[in-house]
Order: sequence, then C-alpha cells, then structure tokens
Amino acid sequence: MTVVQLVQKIIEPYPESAALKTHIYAPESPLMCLCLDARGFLFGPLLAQRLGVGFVMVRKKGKLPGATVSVAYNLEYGKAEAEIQVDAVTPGQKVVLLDDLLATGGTLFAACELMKKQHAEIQGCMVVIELTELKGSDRLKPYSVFSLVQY
Ligand SMILES: O=P(O)(O)OC[C@H]1O[C@H](OP(=O)(O)OP(=O)(O)O)[C@H](O)[C@@H]1O
Ligand SMILES: Nc1ncnc2[nH]cnc12
Repeated sequence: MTVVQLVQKIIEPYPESAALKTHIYAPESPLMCLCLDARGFLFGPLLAQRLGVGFVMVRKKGKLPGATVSVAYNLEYGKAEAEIQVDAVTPGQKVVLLDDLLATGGTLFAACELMKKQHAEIQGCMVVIELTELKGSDRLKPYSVFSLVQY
C-alpha cells in the first residue's frame, strides 16, 4: 500500500466512524490535532482539515521559534526531545495525537507528557501502523490508541 493510499484510508472513512467518534470527535467542543515530527506531518494536516479542526506540530528540539516546552524521551534506537510552543494549546484544550507509527510508544508518550504539562485534555492517539510486539499501547495507558494496521 502506498502512502497516498494510506492517507486516503485515514481521512476517508473515519470522520463518520464509530471509532473516531468514540475516541476523539467531540463536535460540541473544539479539538486540536497534534502531530509528531516528522512522519506524523504526512497524515495530521489532512485529518485536521477533514475534521475542520486545528493542527499543532510537536517538533524535535531546536526547530520551533519563541518560548517552548520540551520533554526528553527514548526511541528504539536512541534518544530525542519533543517540543511545542508554550501557547500551542490552552489549558483544557481537547487534543488527539497523531503519528505514522507506534513502536515502543516512547514518542507518543513524550507528546502526552507535553500535553499534560500544558493541561490539555488528551482524547486519544491515532497511528497508521502499530507494531504490536513492542507493546506501545500498554505504555500509553490510560490513553486509547486507534491504529489502522497492526503487525
Ligand atoms: O513508538 P516509538 O518507539 O517512539 O517509535 C515511533 C516513532 O519513531 C519514528 O519517528 P522517528 O523518531 O524515527 O522520526 P521521523 O518521523 O523524523 O522519521 C516514527 O515516525 C514515530 O514517531
Ligand atoms: N521499528 C520501526 N520501524 C520503522 N520505523 C521506526 N521508528 C521507530 N521504530 C521503528
């Protein structure tokens, strides 16, 4: 399956699906789509546009201007630091976190930590691919993870 086909898959069926409604879609309150550097940017803006909600970038450290808040984390193969601008989300803001892949969960866990620091309300996480053997969804509990493909 190509990336374009995956994008189609992620944006076409889900705005109307029970899964999306249960996990993230709350029409009565604004929602932000929080997307992870870098491959999350392939999917996040499309989903945000489809849902008619805002889009926030979580970037690797040192990329964003102005005041930022950051969290260090471990990947399967090293260390990194995730960062957002301090005013990217407001306290109480509902957010859904989106990335291409869930492996160990370290990256999404760090993004959740950033959201907790900013007192945002995490609605859940969405990924295109979940590598189930690495048990990333356990790492992210109590937050839910919705994945399109698992292997
Ligand atoms: O669940 P984890 O073990 O944290 O791994 C998943 C993360 O790893 C990859 O990103 P990577 O840091 O390689 O960066 P990239 O998107 O810039 O390629 C992938 O895009 C996820 O963000
Ligand atoms: N196992 C994996 N495969 C592909 N991309 C990754 N990024 C982090 N872990 C990965």
